[in-house]
Amino acid sequence: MGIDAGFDMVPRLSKSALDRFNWDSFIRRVKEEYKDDDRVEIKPNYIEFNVGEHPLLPFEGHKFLRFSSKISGSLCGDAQEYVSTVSLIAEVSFGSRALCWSEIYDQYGHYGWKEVHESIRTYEQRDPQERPTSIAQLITGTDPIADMGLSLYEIRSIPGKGKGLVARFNISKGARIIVEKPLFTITPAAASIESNVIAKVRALSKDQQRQFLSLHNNFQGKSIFGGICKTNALPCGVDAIVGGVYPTICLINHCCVPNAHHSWNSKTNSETVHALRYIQAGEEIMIAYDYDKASAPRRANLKNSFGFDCSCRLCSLPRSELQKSDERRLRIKQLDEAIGDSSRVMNTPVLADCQEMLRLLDEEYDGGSSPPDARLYYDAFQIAITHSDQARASVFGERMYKARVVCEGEDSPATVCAKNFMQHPAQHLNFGASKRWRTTKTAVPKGLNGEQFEKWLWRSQSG
Ligand SMILES: C[S@@+](CC[C@H](N)C(=O)[O-])C[C@H]1O[C@@H](n2cnc3c(N)ncnc32)[C@H](O)[C@@H]1O
Repeated sequence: MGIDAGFDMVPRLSKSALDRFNWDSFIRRVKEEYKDDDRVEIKPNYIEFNVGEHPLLPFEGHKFLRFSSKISGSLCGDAQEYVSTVSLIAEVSFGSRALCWSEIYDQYGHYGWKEVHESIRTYEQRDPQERPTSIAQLITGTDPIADMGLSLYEIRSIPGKGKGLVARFNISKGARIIVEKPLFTITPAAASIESNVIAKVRALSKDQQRQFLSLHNNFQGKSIFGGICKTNALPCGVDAIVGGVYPTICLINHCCVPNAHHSWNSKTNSETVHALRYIQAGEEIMIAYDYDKASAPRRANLKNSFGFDCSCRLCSLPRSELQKSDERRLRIKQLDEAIGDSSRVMNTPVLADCQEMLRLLDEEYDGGSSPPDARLYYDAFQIAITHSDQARASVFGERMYKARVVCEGEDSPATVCAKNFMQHPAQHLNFGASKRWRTTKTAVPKGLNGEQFEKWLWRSQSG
């Protein structure tokens, strides 16, 4: 208990040059104010005030939501003085955007404590350097390319691969690159009978027929229409039998470490493609036709199902490097199977397997591992909620939701479902199957640094 006071940044700062400039000026003023005060410590990524609850100011302003401390009680010392001075400097620097509040006057911060603590944990590690997607975005933080609805790609000829899609602008992680309805959908069994495909094509407009016939065919022979389907159809959802044929999405080439992800949105009956990481203007946009196998079975499947020998940057690595990737993918597969074993979830639940798998995915997919990350966070969520641990389940739910937003967008049914689990973990069917780790949703610990928080989250100490 005690009285809290401080200020929130509302709305939070963006990564734009203007916001960065203002935040850097604010940090300089704070440093100047406390340059002779040994209770104010300059750490590599933030300023720490060794008073009250040790409030922090990060050097990356877009991460910041709140500066506050308890200002009453025996342990607070003169925290109030520090909180008021820093809040005043913030008001001078940012005007009403720095929203000052004090519980003494029945005023409360704008943000919830959970998101505040989540933001504080990100201070520990600097973000990787991301280049802005345009000059305007650098200056204003908004994205005029997206706002004006300009196409993010162009169709170009790619050496050794036929046509492909290339980024016209820098594309940020999570951006929706394209959304498209299928020309038609068909099962592989139906597509193997030429007359079935011809009937589907006849039902299209003349323009659409031209689009279909201009698609690549890697299976030359008598069944031209079926060959085009086999070369191009993408499954309408994970494990779906039905595939869709698209005029533009079917021009996207494959890479075993893709920079984009395609997914079927069953609500809008369309296929979307999102950037899995920052994509530089001029870079080819590539998805994975086949995801997680080791190189030999993966290449065999690409040859058999799509009719080509993959020449992506992973498959072109020297043998020894490729072997490391194979070992990682094999271990990922083993862990995936172990994590999915329901008797193990009940009797010997081990979140450490999930944590190891996350680390391997990150190494293997170059930071573009959102689709498997989302599935893995769902596994971790299920382990936690099966044992009634609502606190950890809500954090895993939040991470699953964020990974889904990156690879499928806010409007995907899977993202909406993830958001619901994040907000209401106890609504999951498995909730309460065991009471072994019982916690409430509000038991997410506060005030831990990034490393301490991860240890708590993955139960690294208690096993
Ligand atoms: C769905 S189409 C992609 C668009 C195609 N490049 C075109 O010109 O229409 C699939 C075909 O593109 C080529 N392709 C895609 N990814 C490739 C890769 N990584 N290496 C070599 N060829 C690739 C293969 O011929 C494959 O059968």
